[in-house]
Amino acid sequence: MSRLSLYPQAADTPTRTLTEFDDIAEALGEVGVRFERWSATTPLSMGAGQDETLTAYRADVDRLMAESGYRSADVISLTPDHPQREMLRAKFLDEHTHGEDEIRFFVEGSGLFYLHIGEQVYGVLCEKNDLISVPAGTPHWFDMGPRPHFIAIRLFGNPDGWVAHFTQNPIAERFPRLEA
Ligand SMILES: CSCCC(=O)/C(O)=C/O
Ligand SMILES: [Fe+2]
Ligand code: NI
Repeated sequence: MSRLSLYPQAADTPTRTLTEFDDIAEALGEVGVRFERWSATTPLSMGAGQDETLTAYRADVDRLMAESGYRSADVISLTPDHPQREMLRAKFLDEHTHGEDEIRFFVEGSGLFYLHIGEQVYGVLCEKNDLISVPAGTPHWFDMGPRPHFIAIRLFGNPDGWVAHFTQNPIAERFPRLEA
């Protein structure tokens, strides 16, 4: 189940946790974060890669591109035994920003975003069917857990694809991580 936990930036214990989709979407919408429930019903093989996933979700990708103006899409697909899972987890766990909105559509599995907005930290557990768009310039990090399982479609306007600006703020170290 998708979940939003709200933390004061100085604390690692949430003051509020929301599990109803409408409540999550409303709370995130108030700070400019788009959170939608799409329909990821096309069966994919375990660890499906870019071609299989983009072919299966072509219509959704085309719709997203048309509305966002973004020009490219890729797929991040992690299985619990992925040989580079530790390196990839560490990379996304450092607080960073992007120069463009971060649009992600989870078509399998789950992962935990933390968004650092003003004095608050929003922990968003995204599940299959969830679409999230984090506004450009928003400091955030992402935890895939020690045994990741997710497939997410990523959209980019930047021709270089994923470009991150690390903030050097160690804030992420204080927040709960996925254990499994
Ligand atoms: C679910 S995609 C996670 C990796 C990524 O692209 C990113 O920018 C995390 O912040
Ligand atoms: Fe990011
Ligand atoms: Ni699965």
